[in-house]
Amino acid sequence: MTGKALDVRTESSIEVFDLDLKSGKLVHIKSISSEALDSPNNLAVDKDGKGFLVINGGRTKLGPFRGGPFKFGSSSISYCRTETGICRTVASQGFDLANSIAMGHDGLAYISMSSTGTLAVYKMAGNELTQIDALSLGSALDHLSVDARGNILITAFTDPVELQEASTNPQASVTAGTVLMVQKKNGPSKKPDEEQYILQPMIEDEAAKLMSTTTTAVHDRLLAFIEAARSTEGGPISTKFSERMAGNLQEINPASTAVAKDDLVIPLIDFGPFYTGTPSDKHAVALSITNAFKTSGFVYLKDHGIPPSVVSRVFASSAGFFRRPQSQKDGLGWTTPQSNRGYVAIGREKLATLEETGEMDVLRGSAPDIKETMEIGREGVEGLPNQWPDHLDDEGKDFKETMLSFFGMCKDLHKQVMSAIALGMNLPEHFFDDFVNDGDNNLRLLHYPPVRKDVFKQNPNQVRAGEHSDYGSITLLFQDRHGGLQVRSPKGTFVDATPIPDTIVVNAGDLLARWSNDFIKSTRHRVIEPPKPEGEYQDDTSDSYPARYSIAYFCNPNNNKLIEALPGTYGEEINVTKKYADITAGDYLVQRLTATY
Ligand SMILES: O=C(O)CCC(=O)C(=O)O
Ligand SMILES: [Fe+2]
Repeated sequence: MTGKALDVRTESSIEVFDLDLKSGKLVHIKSISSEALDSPNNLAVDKDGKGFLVINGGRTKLGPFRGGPFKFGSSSISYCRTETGICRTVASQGFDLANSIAMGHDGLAYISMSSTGTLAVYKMAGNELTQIDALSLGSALDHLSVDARGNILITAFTDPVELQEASTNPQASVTAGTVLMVQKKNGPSKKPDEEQYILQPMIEDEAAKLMSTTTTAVHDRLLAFIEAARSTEGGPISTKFSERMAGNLQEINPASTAVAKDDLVIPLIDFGPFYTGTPSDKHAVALSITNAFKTSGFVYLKDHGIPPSVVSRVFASSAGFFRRPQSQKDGLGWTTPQSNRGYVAIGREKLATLEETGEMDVLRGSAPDIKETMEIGREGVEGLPNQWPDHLDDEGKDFKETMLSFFGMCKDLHKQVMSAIALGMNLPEHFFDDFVNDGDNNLRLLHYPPVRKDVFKQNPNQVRAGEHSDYGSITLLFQDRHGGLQVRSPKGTFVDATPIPDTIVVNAGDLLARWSNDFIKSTRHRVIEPPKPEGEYQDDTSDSYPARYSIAYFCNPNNNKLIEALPGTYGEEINVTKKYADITAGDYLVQRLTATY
């Protein structure tokens, strides 16, 4: 700012400034005044950056009715060109207290009407601005902003009486604010009779605790927060809301903390509301999961829909399988990475990180993973049969049945979690459905046999399962009560991911990280001996650690699907480039598995 009073006519001028990036100052360029400007109150700049649409406030900003209740004033819209300074009225009918205008990425103008709660959509055609759509949102609407994906954010007030009071006596009253997001549905799948817009409440604050009289909200999609600004007596206040908080601020908080150490935070998320809650509950769950995936890459899920009795049965069946004579298990042996099915004896697989895979043989010799596993793939794939023990005995038949049914339940849960991720990444809820419907997943039963404690003492590199990241989209991990799983923190330390009854640990895999252009993190983890139970000494007398069982369900996109960076994770708008070449899910996984065995 120049600091000098400008010679402008406040009632009907637009001041054009240039932001000088070097000095960080606004430099006044010119003043535009025109008959077509009448108490302008909000504007939106054109795509070419040189023209703009202005809402004319109809003189409510000045004179005796200034600041009064919203009874006066009709509005019109003008269009001005900055180069010429020429403005003309482009629409003058149908604006019921037009309050804010924003230019969408689709080139359409969005206008909020505060009195009727309408979001109107306009198109510039020739010299006229024509209304092409109107959405009735039901609340008094304030400012609009457009986020990087083209979604429209609207601050709104749900209680008109409160709002009226707040406008006449702002110091003494509060009025609950909300932030709504309007997403446009596009793409070829759009049916003509379908609603074209999706409305999602982003933040609700019915008690008016956090967002009283909030008037402006901007969405930083990249950093996943919404910034809301309000004006109060002491001046403007701006608050950042984590997207995690979106939804209903007071009533539901789907996340609590399961692990927090060395900057590693893993939330415990109640997935129930995703199935049964309101759209806003669902959205809140989606954002909690996606936020966790963007930071630690891990969550614990409770109320995930797979009954505890089913999980117990699968654990029992798994233990029964591993009790079989070695010769029986060897007869069902794992053969190739392409198949990735069958029994893997102790020492065969050595989990390792991407960088280490070249030295696999050296690693395997020094400290093989102390575990045996049974790998079960999608049933019924030609040429790739599962290695069932059903020909051996009844227990073998039961094992097959139990595992097949469990496989299906996990497949469904995969789809649900991917829907949550889609919502959380601002994609249509069913975006991933066609990517995961085949169920090219892998159910891995793990058995870590009892180990003498001195094995770990003598070899500091000894682990039950080496440090690694998972390969696919997500992993659903069921743990028994013996701990040992550790997740790598941003500080490089390993933090215990202690078992929590009736929860699943869900973590993102390398392919999902790649798919999300690394917005989602695939975090390394490992399994070591169980941690010392706090305050318990009885175990200390034993010279070995007890067996541990776990079940990992590795979810993958369909083998034949091409994995290319997800919409919204790259592009000029967010100034991020695509980091990885496209690859089919199947090729990626075989490549990774080949390096491991
Ligand atoms: O057994 C566990 O808890 C983890 C196993 C694991 O991370 C894996 O097999 O990828
Ligand atoms: Fe893993």
